[in-house]
Amino acid sequence: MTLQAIKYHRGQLDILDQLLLPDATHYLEIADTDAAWKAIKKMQVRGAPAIAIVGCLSLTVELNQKKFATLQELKQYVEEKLEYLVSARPTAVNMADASAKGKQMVRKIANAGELEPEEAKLKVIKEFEGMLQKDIDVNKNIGRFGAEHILFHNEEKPVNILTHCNTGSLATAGYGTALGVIRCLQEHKKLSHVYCTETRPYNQGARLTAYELVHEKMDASLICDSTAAACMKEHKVHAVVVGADRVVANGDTANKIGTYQIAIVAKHHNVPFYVACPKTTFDPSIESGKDIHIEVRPNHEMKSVKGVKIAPDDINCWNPAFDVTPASLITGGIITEFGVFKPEELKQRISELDQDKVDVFY
Ligand SMILES: CSC[C@H]1O[C@H](OP(=O)(O)O)[C@H](O)[C@@H]1O
Repeated sequence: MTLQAIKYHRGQLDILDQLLLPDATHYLEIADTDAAWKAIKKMQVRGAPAIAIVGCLSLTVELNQKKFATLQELKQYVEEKLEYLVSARPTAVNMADASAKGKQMVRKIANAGELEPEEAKLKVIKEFEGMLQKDIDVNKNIGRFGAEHILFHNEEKPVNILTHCNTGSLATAGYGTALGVIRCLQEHKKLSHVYCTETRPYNQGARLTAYELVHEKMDASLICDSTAAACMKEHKVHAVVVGADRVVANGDTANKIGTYQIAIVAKHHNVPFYVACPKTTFDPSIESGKDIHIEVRPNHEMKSVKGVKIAPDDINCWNPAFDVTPASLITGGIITEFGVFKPEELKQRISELDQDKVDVFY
């Protein structure tokens, strides 16, 4: 059984408190959107898709307990709460994407005027609940397309993969994006070894990815972020696969800090560099990576690890949570649930998708 970041049934939402991993497994009840906002801000739950899912499900918990006199009252409440949830963390686009689609959905229901408020509320709740299974289905397609592409372009099998940060079951509703590609390779006995970076300063790789890999008995080595170059020099790395927080129109990609330098090293060593993400991480409204808002996290998150000080109090820090990898360094391609695309073709290929088949909401 893979690890579950999110546990939900109607009226009840619990998240695995990822700040306590790997030492303790503790589920935290999320009773409303305020609790979700705080948990997302503190990174008790993190990962672009998981943030959107927890945000929206926290709203369903709230809606489940409320009565609305009119459809317009329901619409206004949903719109306001979705906008509030987007403000928790700025770089990952998935919550903003879910907010835009959720507002479109509730407006359509309210403007149709065909349902009583309670019926409309239930319809909205069900739409948000659909995100859980949809995310898992999407991730399995990402895994399959990514694994196929990597194997097609590699004579040698099984393959060694390097990954950064955490993009697995702890960053999504399950299976994962980049880690979903790794899971798919493992399922088909085509994975030899995983190198996962510790991913300072929050240590998603050491605390979360290593935890997932050990949990599923995959052959893996944890490396320091500073070891990525030596790893590609000294060991055969067939591909680098990372996640994404926001892919923009020209294919530039914001992802966990440290991704950019790994992409540079991969280019130097002729190792194909892949980004794996769902369509909901694509933001065509931003032309290039220079316009992506990069979240800067508090200094104290750099200066201590689980309460143990590793730097003097008075040292200044610069602690961006993400960096931007230019499309030119994404040499393997962008792996989506619809296939693997060159960064420069992504916008066009996504726009060509039969929108009837791509759910309006999720
Ligand atoms: C599928 S998770 C995508 C993305 O989110 C992570 O950031 P954070 O841990 O700060 O939420 C990381 O950048 C992953 O690649």
